[in-house]
Parts: sequence; structure tokens; C-alpha cells
Amino acid sequence: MDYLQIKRVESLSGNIKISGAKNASLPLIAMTIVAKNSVHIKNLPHVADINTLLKLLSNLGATCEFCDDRVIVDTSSLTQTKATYDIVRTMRASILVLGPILARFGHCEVSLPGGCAIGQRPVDLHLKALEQMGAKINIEAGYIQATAPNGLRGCEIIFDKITVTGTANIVMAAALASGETTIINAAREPEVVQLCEILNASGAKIEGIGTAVLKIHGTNGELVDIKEFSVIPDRIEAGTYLCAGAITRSELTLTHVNAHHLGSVLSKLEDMGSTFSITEDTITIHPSKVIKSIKIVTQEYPAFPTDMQAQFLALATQAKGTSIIEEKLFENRFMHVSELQRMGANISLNGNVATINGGTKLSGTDVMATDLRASSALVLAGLVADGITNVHRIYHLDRGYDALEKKLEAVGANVKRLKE
Ligand SMILES: CC(=O)N[C@H]1[C@@H](OP(=O)(O)OP(=O)(O)OC[C@H]2O[C@@H](n3ccc(=O)[nH]c3=O)[C@H](O)[C@@H]2O)O[C@H](CO)[C@@H](O)[C@@H]1O
Ligand SMILES: C=C(OP(=O)(O)O)C(=O)O
Repeated sequence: MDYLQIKRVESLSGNIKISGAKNASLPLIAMTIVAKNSVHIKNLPHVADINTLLKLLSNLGATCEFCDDRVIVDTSSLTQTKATYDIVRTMRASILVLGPILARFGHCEVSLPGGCAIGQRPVDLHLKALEQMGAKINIEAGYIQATAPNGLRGCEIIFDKITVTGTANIVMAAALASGETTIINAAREPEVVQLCEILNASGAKIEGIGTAVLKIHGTNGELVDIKEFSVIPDRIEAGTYLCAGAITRSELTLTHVNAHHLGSVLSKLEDMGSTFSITEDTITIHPSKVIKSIKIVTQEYPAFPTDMQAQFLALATQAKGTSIIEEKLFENRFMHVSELQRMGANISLNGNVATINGGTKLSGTDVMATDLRASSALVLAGLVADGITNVHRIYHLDRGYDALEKKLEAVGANVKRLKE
């Protein structure tokens, strides 16, 4: 198994190119199931989750030609409609194939994803919405069995909670359904916006894109003609490298990035003392010597993302004073706290609220990554910890960070991928 060895660095400098967004690529790859043509997707990140979803589609009968950061997916030969446990257990986002396969074939089986390291993460809202659209859903032997022999029908869906993949799933299903579907309390994340925009550019009709109410006019089973497109930049990867600049007090420039997607992250970093120079596709962080303490509550977009909570928690260990971070999305997303404590951080946890008494000296040691963003939080801590930090179980990190150690090394960090 690989691990990352990180040595303390005085400072970083240079440019980091941001990759395409994992969380945008996944629904966009699933979307190829509702296409009548082969689809050319550009700017995909080199991360394990993308390979997993492409493997799932290949198992179902699609052809996927992957070259560098591009893929051509052709689902015209897709015949299988069962997403099996061996793949779904490695990536929850496999649930994204449920809506499109059901809408196209009238039946689909997907292994129940179950919980994961950050929380229970049920898919009840996806299933309830599909039932409202006329699907019959049966859960048997760990599988979701969904049928809609007469096709899905548009209707009004009110999500009790905002769900990102739930919104994406229903948007794709509704695009092929008959009639009009209204999703109330829809997710407004840029990744959902891109999915809707690509579908619209391909002949679908979705109104209210980027708002909490989406109106989707179904094509009544007619597959859509999807044009070639490029995945939006990864705002969470970008946020992570901005935290690397802030924690090492280094000026870094991110390229191929969209600052409009990073409003709440930039605003919190500003509150902590950093300033920024921003162009259409670059962000340069000018960090302050003294990092100020912060108060953060994770919420749905456009508020502060849960996917940046662990990285800001690592940053807060180096701030002057006491920071408070409240996690509102996932009940178990503080697993990095005990590892940061082992490095010397002064953090107390009370339910879903972490209190971080900053300004502690961290010392490098062996630490265990517990999930994707916990992994990058430990890397950030390792950049400023005395001695050597070894981050183990980085298969979590590899799910969602494209060449993290290479990107950090290129700006002067001492990060090496080694074998156990
Ligand atoms: C691949 C992808 O895009 N992953 C992102 C997506 O995950 P994902 O789409 O899985 O997260 P959701 O937005 O669905 O989850 C939000 C909250 O709703 C709950 N919920 C969700 C669905 C449901 O049927 N029932 C239910 O109770 C979840 O447990 C969670 O508490 O959004 C999360 C929240 O921004 C991010 O952390 C993930 O990085
Ligand atoms: C939680 C994340 O991803 P997933 O929903 O795929 O687990 C993430 O990207 O931080």
C-alpha cells in the first residue's frame, strides 16, 4: 500500500494547475447513459473515482476510450442494468446511474451504497422521488430493484433535505420522463449547474438552473444528443491548495480555476487574514504571517462546503486564538481530529462542533487517513509539522486528488509517495 511522507517546509511558491472536478465529472459520466450519441468529455481529473465509474459503465456494456484527461463514452451498446456491490461499495456515487438507467430501460438494479466513514448517507430521497415519478422500488438482498415499465412521469418533488447526487439523479431521470418535473429544494452546487447546462445545450429543457427550484421538461424517452464539453475546475482541490498557501504562509497561484465557485472559501480565508488577486481563471493567495481564528458552519452551496471542513480545521490549528467549526452535513466527519491531536493539535470535540485552540506546534508522526478530505487535512498539517509525517491509507486521497504529491512538490514541498 502507498503512503505519503511529508517533511516540514519553510515556504512554497509557484503555480498549481487545478484539475477538472471529481464531483462534476461523476454525474456527467453517468449522464452519457441518456445520450443517443458517443460523448466526448474533456478535463477529467486522474482520480480513482473516475476509473471506478468508467469501469462500472464498461461492465454494463458501454465503451469508454480514456486518453490523458479525455474520455469518449458510448452507451449505445449498454445492455446490462445491474450495478453490482463490488463496484458500488468502493464508490457511493455509483448511485448516479440509477436515475438514467431506469429512465432509459424501465428497470435497474443498484447495490445499496450503505454508510461510509463520514456518515450514514442514506439514499431514501433519491428513491422516494423516483417512486413519485411512477417507479416501483423494492429493496432485496442489499439491492435497489427499480422498475418503471411504462416510463417515468414528471411530477412535483420536494426534497426534505438538499441532496447533491439526489438532485443530479432526478434531473437525469426527469430529462427522459414524460411531462414536467419540478424539483423543490434542489441542490445549487456548481456541479449540478454544469450537469443541467450540458443537458440544456443538448436539447433538454431545464429552467431555474442554479436556483432551488428546477423545472425539467421531459423528452418522453427520446435520448438527447450531447455535445462535447469540458468539466469545470475542482473547487475543493483549489480550496485545499489555498489552505496549503495559508498554512505555510506562502504565495501560490492557482491556474485553471473558477473563483466564482469559491466564494465562501475565499471569504473565510480572508477572515483568517489572507488576501487574493483574482483573474478570470487564476487565484493568487497572499497569506498573512498571523493566521486569525475563525468560526465556520458547513452548509449547502453557496455556504461553506463540508468538503473543505477538514482542511480548514488543519489550518485552524495554526491560527492565533480559538476557532469553532460546526459540521452540519455529515454526523461522523471529524475522524481527522484524533489524528491531528496525535500530531499535537489542541482540539476538543463536542458532538458536531470542534473547538480548536490554535497556535500549537505540530510534530510529525505516522497518521491514518480516514476519508478523502481527512487525508488532505493531514497532508496540510504535515507541511508545517516538525520532523516527518507519514500519511497512511492514501487510497482515500487517490479517490479525489489528481497527482497531489506532484503538484505540491512542484511548488517546493517535500512530499513523497512511498510503499509500506
Ligand atoms: C459525488 C459527490 O458529489 N459527492 C458530494 C455530494 O455527496 P452526496 O450527494 O452523497 O451528499 P448529499 O448532498 O446527498 O447529502 C447531504 C445530506 O443529505 C443526507 N441525505 C442525502 C440523500 C438522501 O437520500 N437522504 C439523506 O438523508 C445525507 O446523509 C447528508 O446528510 O454532496 C456532499 C455534500 O455537499 C459532498 O460532501 C460530497 O462530496
Ligand atoms: C465526500 C466526498 O465524496 P463522495 O461523496 O464521493 O464520498 C468528497 O468529495 O469529499
